Amino acid sequence: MDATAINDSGVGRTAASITLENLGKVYPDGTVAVGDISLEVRAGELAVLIGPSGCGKSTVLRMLNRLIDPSKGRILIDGQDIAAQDPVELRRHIGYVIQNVGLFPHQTIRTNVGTVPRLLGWDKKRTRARAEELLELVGLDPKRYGGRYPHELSGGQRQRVGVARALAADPRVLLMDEPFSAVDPIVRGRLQEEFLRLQETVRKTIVLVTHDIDEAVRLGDRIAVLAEGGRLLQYAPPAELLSEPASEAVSEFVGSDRGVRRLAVTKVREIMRPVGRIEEIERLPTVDADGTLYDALAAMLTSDALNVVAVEDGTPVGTVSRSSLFDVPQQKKAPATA
Ligand SMILES: Nc1ncnc2c1ncn2[C@@H]1O[C@H](COP(=O)(O)OP(=O)(O)OP(=O)(O)O)[C@@H](O)[C@H]1O
Repeated sequence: MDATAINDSGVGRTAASITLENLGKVYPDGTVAVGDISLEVRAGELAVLIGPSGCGKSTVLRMLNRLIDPSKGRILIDGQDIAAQDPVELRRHIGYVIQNVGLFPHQTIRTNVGTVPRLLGWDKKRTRARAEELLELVGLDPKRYGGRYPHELSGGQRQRVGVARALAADPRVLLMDEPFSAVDPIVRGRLQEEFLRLQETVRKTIVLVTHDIDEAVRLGDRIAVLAEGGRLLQYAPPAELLSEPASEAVSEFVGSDRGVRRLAVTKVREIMRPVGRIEEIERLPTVDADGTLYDALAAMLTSDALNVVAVEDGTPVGTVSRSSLFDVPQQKKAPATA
């Protein structure tokens, strides 16, 4: 995936800033989905919307492409109020990636990716060339996959086609609603990595909705934490959110989830300390150094120990204390260059 692969119509030069000004949405039945949100997403940045189910994340996203209109406030894209723009025209310049992708089942992958360019009236040759370029950009060989149908691809591959389709017409903005949630955790991790690399290349302005704090921390330049009633609790870069949560509510939301997730995804060897700090290691329970922190905790709980010895081929290579299982490391992330 190199930059020369994206020479059609200047991908990467068209990111737009997004401004929400006192944005609110009350549905006709009186449900306050979004309270009063003001925030700015700088051009080329990825902003994550996160919060519990029903806190208004998807409603914000749907207001951004005018699938629904706000009850109050404004949305500006590159300083222009989108309320004054034709919704259909607007949507053609906003990529939209949703859970389960929503590919057209009876169209080939190549045709799916070319959907928006076709709508924009590009000729056949240019549309096809663009579709192939995009498939390559997301790591799918167009010769191998271009002629297939969606059901002939894996879930992860379909997800990449969804991203390719959303990027095909070089949108100013990319909206992503739980884009990686339909695939298993290992594929999700790989897609997230690939997506970060892709974003380095195309530098779109992206608003991504997720309920997964690990995903938010991994992908976001900034994270907006929402609460019930569409209230914005904090909008900050990941490291700041983790180290300086603005309120108890944010701290709970970010902290509890992180702590638990970390146990399942972190290997013992990543946090173990050198052997030697603890006496009588032969009396302590052991765990494989490549096991997870969950395994370590289970070993400690079973033998009522405060420490566990990590072993590799039967040889002690480190120790882990029960309290260190719950130390949440601060995640640092390089600041985005717009
Ligand atoms: N058309 C509608 N009419 C009435 N209420 C609605 C409508 N659409 C959504 N809501 C309500 O608005 C609130 C916000 O919904 P929204 O889908 O934006 O939340 P969300 O944060 O994306 O949730 P989830 O994480 O579960 O997808 C919820 O209480 C929901 O029930």
